[in-house]
Order: sequence, then structure tokens, then C-alpha cells
Amino acid sequence: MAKKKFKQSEVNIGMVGHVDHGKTTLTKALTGIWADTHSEELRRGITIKIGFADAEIRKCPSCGKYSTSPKCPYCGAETEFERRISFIDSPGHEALMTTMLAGASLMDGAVLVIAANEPCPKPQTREHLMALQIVGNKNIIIAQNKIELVSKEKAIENYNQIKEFVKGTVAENAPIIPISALHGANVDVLMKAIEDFISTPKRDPNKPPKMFVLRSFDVNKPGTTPEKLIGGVLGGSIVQGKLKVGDEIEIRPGVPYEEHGRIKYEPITTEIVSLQAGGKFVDEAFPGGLVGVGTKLDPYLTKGDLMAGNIVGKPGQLPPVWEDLRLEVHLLDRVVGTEEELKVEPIKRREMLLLNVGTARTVGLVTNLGKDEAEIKLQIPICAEPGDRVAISRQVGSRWRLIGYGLIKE
Ligand SMILES: Nc1nc2c(ncn2[C@@H]2O[C@H](COP(=O)(O)OP(=O)(O)OP(=O)(O)O)[C@@H](O)[C@H]2O)c(=O)[nH]1
Repeated sequence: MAKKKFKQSEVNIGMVGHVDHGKTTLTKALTGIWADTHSEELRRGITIKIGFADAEIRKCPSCGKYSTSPKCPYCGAETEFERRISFIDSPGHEALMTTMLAGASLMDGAVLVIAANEPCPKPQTREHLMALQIVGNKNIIIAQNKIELVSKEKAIENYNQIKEFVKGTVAENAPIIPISALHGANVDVLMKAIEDFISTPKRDPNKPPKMFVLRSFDVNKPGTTPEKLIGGVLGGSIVQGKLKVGDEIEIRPGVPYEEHGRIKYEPITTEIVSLQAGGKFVDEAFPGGLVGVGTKLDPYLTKGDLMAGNIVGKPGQLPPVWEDLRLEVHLLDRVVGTEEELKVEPIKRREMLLLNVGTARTVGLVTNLGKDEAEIKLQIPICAEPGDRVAISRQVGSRWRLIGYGLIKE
């Protein structure tokens, strides 16, 4: 038999929704593996990461059902490979909203998970849907989860609440699929819906490469001798173009340094020495999935996610770095994510705002205001294109809350 060529994941499908509605359980039901467990990370008090889980989507030529298994779990026939999909499991806790936003920027489509045994919408159900709307993601499917916990009447009541909630939003026409992630019920129907509705890749592999860095680490163990030192590793998702082993790359905004008491950032170049995609070493990596880029960088620079939020590309081909942003501002009517409904007040001069662009997050001080426009001085510069969308959050009580988005002006 011919050796099967490894195919990299083509699309990123996000799992979004309120805390405990079943995103992680559903990711496991779809892929057979657990993505990173945020609750475990939370307990240990370390960085709360976006979880990635890769799956081979297979179709049964005999009964037409979808699964991830080489043998059809429904009729036993041999299944056929369709494509690899990466599921991005985002945290549903309100304190982790900026992490969710970083993940949302990588999603080609998303499954909004809503538990049938709770009234809809819960605060982060609303907030995550708004986040998808803000980053411009329209490919949405709704999974009505924990269906086995409710009566038929309650399920219909909850379905109607969901319909009412999505009216007038990007998810207005999203299919709503009742499932039980815990018991694997109807997961094949959901997988078919993912194939039908949201798995068309839209990232262009022929453009200059651009990778959003989500994490970075140092794989060296304590006591590693200098001659055995492995360079720093960058983990993220390629949003366009491709990267190859041996490529010279630039990383922007780069690494911090101090000048006259001020923190500045300097772009840095290095070489790709290894590439990992879907857990395998590859020579070339494409848009979609989580990619690990081994570099010649000093691991000191990459440890503990220090490089998260950077963009990787070919030297001289990356978007500009901004220390000050001029934004065309679009505010929401209501603050999302809070239990009570609050009106969004206009942005004020000297106000601090939290901005998310791609996987980067930064805090900025509003220095000037115009009609539907704000100028913001950033604490950490960002690398982005004019026209890119920036999610804007403001501090309400003790939390950052999404209040709108801005478009970067020249
Ligand atoms: N009865 C029932 N329980 C479920 C189902 N899906 C998930 N659960 C349970 O709901 C709880 C939360 O599930 P998770 O998958 O961790 O929820 P989550 O949305 O990933 O939570 P965060 O990532 O913390 O936002 C767990 O105890 C699951 O076992 C389901 O279909 N039925």
C-alpha cells in the first residue's frame, strides 16, 4: 500500500461560548483528544492558553456519516479521508476574554456551544458571539449541548430562546444542532454541518507569509549545556503564505529594550531550523492549525510566552509597527459580558483602553478624540495593516469589557 502523505490542517474551527457549557468536552468528542485544559492551568496559576486539537475528518462512503475513525463507528465500513481540521478551544471564563479574542482572530469558523439546561443567553454566550462579530467571523454553527439533561419541552423552549438571541446578529441563520458532547450524541451531524458550512479555507497560501504568534517557549531543560542548547520556539498559526525550514524570518514588533528609561521594541531576524504542524515535523507549513517554529533565537527571549502577540514573516514584508494608533471607532450600544445591561459611554480623553489585534494585546492611553475617531498611545507597539480590526475593551468595575472595535487608519 502506498504510504499516505501527511496532510496539514487547513482550517481552524473555534469552540466558543459561556463557561462550562461544554467546549472542551465537545472538542474531545469531535477529535478524540483533550485540548489544553484551562482549569488545570488556572489552578496552577500559569498562563491560560488557547487549546488546539487536530482531527482527521473522515466520511463513510457506505452510510455517509462523518467521524474521525478509519472504521465507520455506525456501519463498520472503511472511511475516507476528507481533511484535517484544527479545533481551537477557547476559555469561557469572563476573566479570559482577551485570550478568547486572540483565539478568535485565528478562527475560520466557530461552533457556539450553548447548554440547553441554562437560560439563553448567558453573559459570555453574548460576549463570545460579539467577539466573532467584531473580528468579522460569519461562519458560525450553534451546538445546543447537554440536550440529554432536559425534557423535549425544555429543549424547544431553549431553542426558541437561542433563535430570539441570535436575531439580527451574524449568527441569525446559523444552524442549531442539538447534541450531547458528553455522550457523543449527534456529534456526527455537527461534524457534517462543520464540513458543509464552515470549512472552506479562506487563507491564501500564495501571499507573503504571516504567522500570528500565540505562545513561545524554551524547550531546554535546566542544566542543558550551551552546545546542546536548542533555539527558542514560536507557536502560532499561519494566516497567509507559507513558511519553510531554512527561511530567514523577521519578528515584529520584536524584543523589548530600555532606552533613556523607556521600553522600546526592536524587530528581530532569525532562521527557521525546524517546523512542526499537527504534531509532525514538516519541511513546509501552510495556513491553518498550530505551527511550531524552531528558530536560532536565544531561548531566553522566547521562554514563558514572551513572544506571544508578535507577527512572523519574511524580512521587510511585514506590516508596519505602530506606537500610536488612529482608529475609526465603532462603539456597541451595550457593554457585553456583564450580568446587568450597561450603556456604552463615549470614549474619553486620557482614558486607558485595552486593544486586541490578531493575537496581540496592548493597553493604550487616549490622547485625542475626533468624530468617530480616537488617537491612542500604546504601551506595547503592535504590528498590523491599515484597515485591520482592533477590538476595544474598557475597564468596567474590575474587568475589561468589550465595548466596540476600531479600524486602523493610515
Ligand atoms: N450532562 C452533560 N454534561 C456535559 C456535556 N458536555 C459537557 N458536560 C459537562 O459540563 C462540564 C463543563 O464542560 P467543559 O467541556 O469543561 O466546559 P467548557 O465550556 O470547556 O468550560 P471552560 O473551558 O472552562 O469555559 C463538565 O463537567 C462536563 O462533563 C453534556 O453533553 N452533557
